Amino acid sequence: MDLHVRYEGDDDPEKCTARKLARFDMAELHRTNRATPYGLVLNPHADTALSPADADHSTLVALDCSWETAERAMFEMAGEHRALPFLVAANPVNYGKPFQLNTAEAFAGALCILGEREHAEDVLSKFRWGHTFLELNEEPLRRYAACDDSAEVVAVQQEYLDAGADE
Ligand SMILES: C[S@@+](CC[C@H](N)C(=O)[O-])C[C@H]1O[C@@H](n2cnc3c(N)ncnc32)[C@H](O)[C@@H]1O
Repeated sequence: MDLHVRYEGDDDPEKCTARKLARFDMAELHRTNRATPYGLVLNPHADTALSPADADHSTLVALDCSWETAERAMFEMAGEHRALPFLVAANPVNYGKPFQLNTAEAFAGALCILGEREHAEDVLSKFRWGHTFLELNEEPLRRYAACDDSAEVVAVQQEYLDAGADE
């Protein structure tokens, strides 16, 4: 799976995970929507959850911008837009927050769901908190990756949301 980033550049460049992945030639940055290739777009506002049924794509796209500007209207890239199901951030900025992953975590979570676990581990190996992301999300990632389609992923996700509501 090729990793591409629509790079907005409005977040702290020192902490930007997309820039780091690009430095290691693990992702390509694009400054405009036109330049961004068509593919599976990781969009937290999308109506459809990512599932193993999307594994026929070869291009994964994230939008790297700050969470302050990551509104629905920002995700204008052409492609098949997918939301990641319930997963918890492990990075120091948003540790423990569900759904609000940084770009490297979003790529890694997506790759696991799409059956590319080794590629996910490679991505996370560049970050000192990377292994924690897999530890925190081990069970949901395994269960999502075993689903057939988006509806099944949403049903599994609901179990985690219900468990959280009971706490
Ligand atoms: C808002 S940016 C923040 C990036 C941060 N500045 C960094 O250095 O990684 C994170 C991107 O990861 C993807 N992403 C994060 N959480 C997601 C989710 N729950 N569903 C789909 N995509 C998600 C989206 O492409 C989103 O725009």
